[in-house]
Amino acid sequence: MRNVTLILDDGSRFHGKSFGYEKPVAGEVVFNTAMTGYPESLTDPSYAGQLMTLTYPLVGNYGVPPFTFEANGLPTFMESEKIHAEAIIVSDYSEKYSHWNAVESLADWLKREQVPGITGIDTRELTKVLREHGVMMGKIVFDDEPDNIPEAAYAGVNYVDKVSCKEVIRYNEGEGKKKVVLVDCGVKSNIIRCLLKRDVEIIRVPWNYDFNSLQFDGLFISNGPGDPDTCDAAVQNIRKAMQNEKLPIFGICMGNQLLSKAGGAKIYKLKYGHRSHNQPVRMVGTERCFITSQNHGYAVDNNTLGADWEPLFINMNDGSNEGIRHKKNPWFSAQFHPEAASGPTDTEFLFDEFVKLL
Ligand SMILES: NC(=O)CC[C@H](N)C(=O)O
Repeated sequence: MRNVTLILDDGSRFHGKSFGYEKPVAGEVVFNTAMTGYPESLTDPSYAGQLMTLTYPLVGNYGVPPFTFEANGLPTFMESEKIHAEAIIVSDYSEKYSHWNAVESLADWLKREQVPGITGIDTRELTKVLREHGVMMGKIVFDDEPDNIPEAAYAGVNYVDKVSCKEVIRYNEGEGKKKVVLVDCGVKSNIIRCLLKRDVEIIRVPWNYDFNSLQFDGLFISNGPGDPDTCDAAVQNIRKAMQNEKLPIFGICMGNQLLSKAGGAKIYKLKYGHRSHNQPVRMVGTERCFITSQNHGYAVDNNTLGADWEPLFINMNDGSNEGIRHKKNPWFSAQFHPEAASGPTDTEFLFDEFVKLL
């Protein structure tokens, strides 16, 4: 195992060992406090451009499931067709794995997909640094090589364009009861599975595709990586769709941010984001609290929601926006992940709410 150093933009250094693919890499260093779910998180397109730190210390002990695909083209166990995170940073990589569904080790998977993984890092200390300072750019360099890796950029880069589908993909064609246009900003497979389970036909379109001339019953806006302010083409198309006040619209994560922007609201960057399985959100106007799975670095500014909109969910830790709804029209969205994968499934009912509106 070669020695590596993680260098943060503020000069902090963390020394560890490489267990994945051996290449230097740079990106935004973020932390995720979930105890499980590395196959789902690594393949979540929303992690593009990021070095994913896991605070749970023991990682790799349940291996990696097979990368098989269903007849409709969706991966059976993963959230997309490949790893999207730039690297994974762990405290104690477990070389041995055991799980009924595992076919290989995390190290072998990372090597095959050419993604670095580093172990021996005090990820709790690293997380304290990120919590104090806020997320930072950083790089992983090999101690026996010159450090000549170019700086990476994150803010202002359109990562959605890198991960969105390039052409229209149809699911359940001619079979579902209702048709949903899904704007693919980097959609997780389980969102598509959750919709297909509810008997809808899906027309999955690239993030900047003008879908308004298609025939459909509802609009869904997906999760996706990076800065929502780089996705104006999607916002314009959503605005056009909103001319039909009866059209049901539902968005998740990036979808919450883009729907908010289409409604005139502003987005800001959180200090260190929400990435975990245990984020409590309260449904506004009720005493109901849900434990949710989250992965986002930006948030909607509640104070900028137009008069026709209101917050739908509020984060109980920091009071930030976790969803919006329109006061009259069937338009709503969640900042968290009702499809889970991984994490708690308590809010999957939001898909039922959307499908009922179609
Ligand atoms: N998972 C997502 O859709 C994340 C949305 C956006 N990229 C953010 O970090 O806030």
